[in-house]
Amino acid sequence: MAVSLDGVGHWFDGPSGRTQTLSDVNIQIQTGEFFTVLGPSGCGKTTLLNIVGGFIEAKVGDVAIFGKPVSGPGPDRGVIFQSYALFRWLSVLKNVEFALHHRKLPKAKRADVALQYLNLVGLQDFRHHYPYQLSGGMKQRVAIARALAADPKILLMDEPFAALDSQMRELLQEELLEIWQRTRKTVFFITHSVDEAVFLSTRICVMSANPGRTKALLTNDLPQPRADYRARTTAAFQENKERILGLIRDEVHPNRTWGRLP
Ligand SMILES: Nc1ncnc2c1ncn2[C@@H]1O[C@H](COP(=O)(O)OP(=O)(O)OP(=O)(O)O)[C@@H](O)[C@H]1O
Repeated sequence: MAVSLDGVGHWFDGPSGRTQTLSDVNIQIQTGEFFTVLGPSGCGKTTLLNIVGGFIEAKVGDVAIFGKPVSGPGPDRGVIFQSYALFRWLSVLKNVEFALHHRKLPKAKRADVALQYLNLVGLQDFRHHYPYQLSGGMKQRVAIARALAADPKILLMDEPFAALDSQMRELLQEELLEIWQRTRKTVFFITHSVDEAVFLSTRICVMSANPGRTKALLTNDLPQPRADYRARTTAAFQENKERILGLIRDEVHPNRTWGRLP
């Protein structure tokens, strides 16, 4: 079992009281799955990813990675954030090389290996550029190359494409699927986009809001490989999307009384 969350609960204590973010979250992710957590804004998705990443601790429940309780971040988990988080003072190549530090590679080999990962995301010709010289999509590709270069067993991705325009987002989704198909890393992916979840995932956890709970766990049975835009236009894609939209809508607008004209 790559990731195991058992009865996980979490809250923040602040000056205005306690905010319960997660309650009784139960998720088991097998090695090699592309697992997506989907839920409305504020339901605790990022908090959950931070718990799996070891950046914050669950207040109750058990969190284990490959059977071992999580006690902090580790090289078995690579994280990709929405905001790219590149080192702006390092070139593209050096950003990726940085991830190789903990791998026992001779120094002379690091540039070669980093270049191979840049090749994987199509950025080998930009290796001497600095982050400020790249578009948002290119920066996110560097972040993906850097995370993969560390060779983690699990990729944790927190809305990595949310800041990109829709065409770039779809392109990177396709690239990510191809990379996943080649490397078979376990992916723990966070999004609020139903389209993104259905296109990418093998399984989807729909979260309820306030506090976030595991509302439904769904197998996404769209045929593989599907790293092609035509996969988005099939009847099966629409059916899976509709099923999830129904579940999500109940969460976002359960008893909506606001937003209606008098
Ligand atoms: N450091 C913090 N202190 C207090 N409350 C926090 C803190 N971080 C997050 N929260 C609260 O916890 C709840 C869950 O936040 P979280 O960022 O995990 O949700 P999310 O589902 O990722 O949201 P979004 O999709 O909008 O990014 C929110 O109500 C948020 O206001």
